[in-house]
Amino acid sequence: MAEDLLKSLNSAQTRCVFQVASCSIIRALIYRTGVTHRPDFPLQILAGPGSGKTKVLTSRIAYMILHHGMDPSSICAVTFTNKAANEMRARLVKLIGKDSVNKVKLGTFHAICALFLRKYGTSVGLDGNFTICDSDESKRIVTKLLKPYDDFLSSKDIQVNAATLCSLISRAKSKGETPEDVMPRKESRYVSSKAAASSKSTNEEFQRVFAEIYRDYEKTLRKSNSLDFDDLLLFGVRLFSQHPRYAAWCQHILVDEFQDTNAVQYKLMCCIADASRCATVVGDPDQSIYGWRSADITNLGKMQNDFPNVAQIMLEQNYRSAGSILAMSLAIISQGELYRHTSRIAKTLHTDHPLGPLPMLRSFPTEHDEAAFIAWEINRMIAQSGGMLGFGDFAVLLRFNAISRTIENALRMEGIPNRMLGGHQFFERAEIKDTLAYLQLVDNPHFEPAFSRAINIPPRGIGDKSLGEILSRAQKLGISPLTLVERINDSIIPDLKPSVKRKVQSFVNVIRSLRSSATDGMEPAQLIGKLVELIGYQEYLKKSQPDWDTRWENIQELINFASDATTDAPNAPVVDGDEPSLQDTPLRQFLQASMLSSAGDQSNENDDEKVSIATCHAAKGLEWPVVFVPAVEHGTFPFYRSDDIHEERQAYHLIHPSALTRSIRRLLYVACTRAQTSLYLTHTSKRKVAGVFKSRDLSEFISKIRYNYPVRYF
Ligand SMILES: Nc1ncnc2c1ncn2[C@@H]1O[C@H](COP(=O)(O)OP(=O)(O)OP(=O)(O)O)[C@@H](O)[C@H]1O
Repeated sequence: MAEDLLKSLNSAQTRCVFQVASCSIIRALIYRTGVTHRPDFPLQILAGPGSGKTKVLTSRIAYMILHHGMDPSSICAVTFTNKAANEMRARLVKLIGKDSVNKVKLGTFHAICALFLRKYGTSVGLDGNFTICDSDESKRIVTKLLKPYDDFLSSKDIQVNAATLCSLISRAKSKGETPEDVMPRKESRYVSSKAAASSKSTNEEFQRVFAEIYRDYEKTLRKSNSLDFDDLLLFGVRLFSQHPRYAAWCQHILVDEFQDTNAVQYKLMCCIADASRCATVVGDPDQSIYGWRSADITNLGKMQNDFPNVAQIMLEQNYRSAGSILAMSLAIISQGELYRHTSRIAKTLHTDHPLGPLPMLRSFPTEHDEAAFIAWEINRMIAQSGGMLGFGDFAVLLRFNAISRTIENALRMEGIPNRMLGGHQFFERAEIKDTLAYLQLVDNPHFEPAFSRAINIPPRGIGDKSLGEILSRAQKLGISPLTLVERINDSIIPDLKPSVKRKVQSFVNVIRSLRSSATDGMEPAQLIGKLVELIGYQEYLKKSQPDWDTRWENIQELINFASDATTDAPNAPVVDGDEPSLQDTPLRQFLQASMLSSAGDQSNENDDEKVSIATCHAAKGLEWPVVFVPAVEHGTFPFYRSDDIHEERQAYHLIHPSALTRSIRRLLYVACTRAQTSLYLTHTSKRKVAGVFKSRDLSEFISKIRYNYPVRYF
């Protein structure tokens, strides 16, 4: 067997595994060490941008299987997004074949937890048919819970919205803090506004409200038999730590983008690696940009304590960018002060690519001039490239979404096709959520957010008031709202006033018909077809939505997704002596795949022919020949004003300003290192903020280095 494996290593696969592009033997050896380091020892690979991290990871997995004869089902590979998991899967198929790849536990931390919790969740008090509650649904729940506090909060001059509370809850969960833990005792640590910061007692009032909402949010989730994204990780940790036999299959865990793992994810990695103590992590501390999601850059140091004999290697060859882009990016990242907990790991970057055109830094009077220049320059470069460049080769990377409006306008005026990456995601679209809500209810009758959404779509005359009465009556009776309306429909429970019986009849019939089809084994794709027909969804869209045809196409796309999701689903191993708590149904697999589908997972045809506009966060892991980074100014890079309303920035307020500055410096570094051949940084001397023009200075990240490094300045 081992010989066979070695033989196959001598084939074309060997070349892939050991392929090194650099002519330098030393670099080749370092790369090779990353791949061939003994699989029974832990390893940290610190790799700069564009150094081929995915390639090293996939090659290492292939090497473990082909050379060391490891069982593919004993390997766990964790990626940051589903898109990255699919990319890794596709590359691995070429190296080790589809059958082996299907055995590898490959996916995001969330997907891996969901896989095991479905089967063995009862061991940690879960019902296996839980529904995954996405961030939009979490926000709806919190919005409802926040309402009763409105008067109290405004009387204390505390301004807080559901999005901020969701961020706070998520932060607390990612640190393992329960509602009781965040109840105020002595000194409050949670600050919501300037007014709150100025008064300790107001602070405590706010924290109490936060703790109560957090507690009620948890209750709502449990009652709805649902888990939010943070719960998936927390229950995963509980499952693997309390019942190590569920992780005993794991001989080696490999984690990509390790710099962006948070404390719970790190714990999860440790639990899964508990039996073998073998983990390979790949990451770049300089690209850690998710501090606001509680990513913990100190995990690298923790791993050195927790995994004895961990080796560390650095990949410093950059295969992506021209020399001058790398030089400038390095200058940005290495000028900074020391990191709070550890000093920056001295890591350099080099490339065999030529120096290329110098990065360009341009200043404009206003953002309109800046946007017009970007549009003009894109057209100019395409015209001059003689067909070498297309719109898809350009990206405009923004510090935050609000800047995009002016840029989009300018591109539109020049007739430049563009797309917003990570904007309104496919699974966040109303028509998709409507459809999923019905199917979620069929799978889990307790899931209240789905009930609240589906009951009046298409309109059945059940407004907010009637819905409120249904929900509160169901709560009093201790049953789900769906059960309540079914019983009212069947005259088991008396009707409400004004009567809802007639109004809910068609709804109950639809749910029952879908339920019976699902029980008979109807595939999700057919279930969706049946649903939209039963509720006359196309007619409803035609009547209510001007862009009904696009929305209807999205439903067709969902049907396509449904047919793929069920055939590709991986499986959790059967643990000896343990009966899985619940068999996965195709419907459940499909719903799970939909809920865990993350930003950038879906792409449309023709996307390659459009200029990409993206936040720097959404650009992580991507690359383009030409990159523009506008608004490189103080007030954007870095940014820490308190009067902005963007959710992400609100979350940033919870972080210490110097940590924030470092995090945003890394963000600019990530943006610059997305460029392959040309990089443009632009800034304006005035920018409109909340309707008022404010003067702007060049970002300190650039002003400090611009005379020492090669930059074209106009
Ligand atoms: N060994 C190699 N030889 C030649 N090109 C390579 C090699 N490895 C990777 N590349 C190319 O370099 C580019 C960067 O690779 P990749 O995106 O995997 O890097 P990365 O380490 O994930 O970068 P980042 O962290 O910045 O997202 C890609 O275009 C890839 O095809």
